[in-house]
Amino acid sequence: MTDDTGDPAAGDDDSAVEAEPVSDDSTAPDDGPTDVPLDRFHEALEAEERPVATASEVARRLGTTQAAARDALADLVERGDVDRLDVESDPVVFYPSDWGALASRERVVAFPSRREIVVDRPTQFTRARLSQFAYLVDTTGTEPGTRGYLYRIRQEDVWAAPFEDADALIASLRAVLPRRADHLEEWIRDQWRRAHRFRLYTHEDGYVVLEAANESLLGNVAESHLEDGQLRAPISETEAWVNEDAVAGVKRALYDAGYPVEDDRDLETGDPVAIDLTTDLRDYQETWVETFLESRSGVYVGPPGSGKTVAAIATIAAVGGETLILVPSRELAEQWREELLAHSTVDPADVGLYHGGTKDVRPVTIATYQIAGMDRHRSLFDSREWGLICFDEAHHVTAPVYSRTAELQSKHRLGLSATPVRETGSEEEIYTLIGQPIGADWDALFEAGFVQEPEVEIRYVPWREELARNEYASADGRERRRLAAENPAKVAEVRYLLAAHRGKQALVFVEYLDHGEAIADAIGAPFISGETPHRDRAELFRRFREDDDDLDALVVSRVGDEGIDLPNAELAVVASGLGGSRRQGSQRAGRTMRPAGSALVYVLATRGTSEEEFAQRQMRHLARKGVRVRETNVAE
Ligand SMILES: Nc1ncnc2c1ncn2[C@@H]1O[C@H](COP(=O)(O)OP(=O)(O)OP(=O)(O)O)[C@@H](O)[C@H]1O
Repeated sequence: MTDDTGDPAAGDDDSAVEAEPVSDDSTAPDDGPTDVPLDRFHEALEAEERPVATASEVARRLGTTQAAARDALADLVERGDVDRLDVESDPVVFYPSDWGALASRERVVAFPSRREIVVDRPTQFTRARLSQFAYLVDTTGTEPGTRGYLYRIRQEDVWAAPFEDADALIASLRAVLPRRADHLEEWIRDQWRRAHRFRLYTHEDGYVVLEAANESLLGNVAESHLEDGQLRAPISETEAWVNEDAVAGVKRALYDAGYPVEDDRDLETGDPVAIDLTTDLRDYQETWVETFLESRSGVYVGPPGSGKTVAAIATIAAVGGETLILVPSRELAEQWREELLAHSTVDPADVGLYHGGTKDVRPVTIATYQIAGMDRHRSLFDSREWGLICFDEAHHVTAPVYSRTAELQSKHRLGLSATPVRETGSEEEIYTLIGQPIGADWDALFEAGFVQEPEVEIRYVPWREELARNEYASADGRERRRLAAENPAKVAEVRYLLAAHRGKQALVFVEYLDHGEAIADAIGAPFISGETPHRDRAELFRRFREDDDDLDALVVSRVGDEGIDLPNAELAVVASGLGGSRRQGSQRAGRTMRPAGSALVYVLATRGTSEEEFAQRQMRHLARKGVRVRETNVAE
């Protein structure tokens, strides 16, 4: 799969700063060193951009005579570090005995004026560093170890960078870049300054104060961007008393003006609730929780299955106050309850569910966004002293819930999302109303084996029936899209794939009901759609999860898409539904991104239709995350 952002290295930006191919060429050619360290030989190869080099190439790159290079190479060969290859009629070439060493060397190229950094074969250390102050735009290349990574530093990345001060951030930047980039450093310092110009804190008399770094900021910036009534009265030249109801509005307005506000208010912890974690956190989960506790708000961003729910339970235990958890569906509410009981000591009697089926408010209450957004259920928010509000699948927060969240600024706020905040389209709301993203590098999670990296294959399915093909050709618009989605040849393809992976737990996703029924009939599996009663859905998901039950395939319409925890799914076939968003694409793949079992995702697209492009676009999103994507043409 190819990328679509282009390769900046091929661009015409003459401001590129690149690592010197060969470090020491300060001396004119002389007899040179006969003792060439292996590193220098690697550098020569890199400069040649070839895996092998002749003695004269090495001499040129090292600035020595050919004779000296030949001697040095002979030494390296003797030591076993380098091998030589005699090719008839060609000069002898040399290559490192340890090819792996060559493949793992990273190269960093910076484009300071674009604030972009490209890294070839980055080490985990470099990636971890970069992920603190830059965001990964794209990865190119499909084989691990040969990937190029494109990072960009945006203002919000600097604002949210987890450093004590700008110097620490700059030190980290310098550790990654091959050379100083003064202009970029200056820009970063400026952004850092902006993010530390305004602060909210709680006055000892209990009210909220907005503090500006100087008098003119409070006068010019705050007053020109804030609405009447948001500030009650000045209390000094640099401080003003903030109307309690206007906290969210003030944060949002200043964020929009380019001045994110530091929020140091005392937050409510709520009435205490006895809950301890019983599962050991992984290192990265511990970091998430610590970062959250420092800022008392934030959004855990990690791939499906990376342990966000467990980290959230740890957070609930750490805050120790009554908690309201908001989720997108009833199924997820039930699942949350089970996870809470599985990973903590919470008393089952302290956990309540609040949704269309039951309305039970307890010290830890799990409610759906739908109910929480309804006016007549407003009381949910103030019926108890909540200390923490947790927003699961935070990209799903609805407008009415957001407006209520604005009123909940005095509580700890935690969001969970598998979709990077920047792609949700509600970045400002999430940032200002919930908190800043607290993230992990996806690749690092895959590499550490915490999340199984799925293998994705797009299969282009032909039309096998003349009738269907003709119907498609004469249709238009939505109808055309539906016909491509329902290509009858896909039914046989699903059957073939399931037979090819007999014994694996399989999920088949569909968009249209008729199509779902046809596939369910063909493979003899139940079909879960919006029409399936909640009780039956829950029962089928439970049976699918049970090891000893014989239910090993489910056909699922859109309802099955979000966050349903089916850890044992080993195979996913996306039979239709390609018109959806990228998010949907990654969520479907995510259903199989689980720690256990091999993970395979097949995406079916009817050949010669717009489905081809949809499939490619959706999967490109995953490819950017470093997931391998293959393409196959199914025979006519
Ligand atoms: N620290 C841990 N130790 C052992 N198992 C863990 C740990 N953290 C998570 N898990 C297990 O990994 C699986 C996925 O975890 P979890 O449900 O928290 O992920 P998630 O990121 O919330 O997923 P989703 O985005 O799909 O909701 C679960 O089966 C969970 O029990």
